Amino acid sequence: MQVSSSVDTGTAFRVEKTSYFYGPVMAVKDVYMDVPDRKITAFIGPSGCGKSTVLRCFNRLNDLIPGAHIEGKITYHGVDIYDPSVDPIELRRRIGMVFQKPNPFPKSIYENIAFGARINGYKGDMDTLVERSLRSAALWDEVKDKLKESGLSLSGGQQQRLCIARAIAIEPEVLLMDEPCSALDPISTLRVEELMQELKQDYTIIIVTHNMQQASRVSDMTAFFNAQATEKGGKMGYLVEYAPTQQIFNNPQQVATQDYVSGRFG
Ligand SMILES: Nc1ncnc2c1ncn2[C@@H]1O[C@H](COP(=O)(O)OP(=O)(O)OP(=O)(O)O)[C@@H](O)[C@H]1O
Repeated sequence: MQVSSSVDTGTAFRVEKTSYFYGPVMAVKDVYMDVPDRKITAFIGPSGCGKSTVLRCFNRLNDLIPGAHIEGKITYHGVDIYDPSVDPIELRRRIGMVFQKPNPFPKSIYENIAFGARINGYKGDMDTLVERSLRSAALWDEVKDKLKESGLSLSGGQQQRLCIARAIAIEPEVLLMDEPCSALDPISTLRVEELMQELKQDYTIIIVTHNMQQASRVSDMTAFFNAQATEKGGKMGYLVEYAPTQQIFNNPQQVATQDYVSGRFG
């Protein structure tokens, strides 16, 4: 994928008039947004408003769902990521993902990092990569003496940091995080939030979260999505307001945003 030099490097993704359909059902309508490079962007909103759907559009993970399709345009540093010339597997290598439930491989801590890197053709020194990735994910000190133990032997919070280390080991440019702390206790959540603050120096991060305090603590930009009832009795998501996080929480321009962030609905 070529990166156009004429594009403002401050923008990682540009989303234009993008809608997403599961079969004939439009799940999200007409999203426009510019996601900044090396910042944290949070997606908030009530259940079913399409936050995860939009998130998965950024690395084309939705491509794997039969009958689903996208309309509109998403560019990454000026390149249309849905252009036929873009290889979705290479795109997903550059745009990594961390899921809600920590999902380490049933392999050793070491292999959790080394496995994906090897598959992606990493030729450097594996011990160095494993250590560097675990350090970046703020896990090294806790696991350095038991790298041969199973990744599944770690606590939930450690497992999630292992998954972040695994994602980082492939040297992506972007980390998509779909409710990465919802299965974690408050202390592990804070560790992951601190980690995100460190990682944003090197990575563009987009996080879906149900936790508004988390969005206000960690993110630079916040997108508030909502859903409206459709004539057929379903729901259709849309982007209500997208602005710097301070503004969304302290001075939102839309009544619905104000109601949501003040806990009046959702
Ligand atoms: N694989 C799928 N097949 C069909 N419909 C889907 C699929 N995934 C999501 N949907 C529908 O798309 C809509 C948006 O779902 P999505 O998971 O993106 O919302 P969300 O805001 O992330 O919700 P939550 O906060 O509950 O995770 C919902 O109506 C959901 O039922």
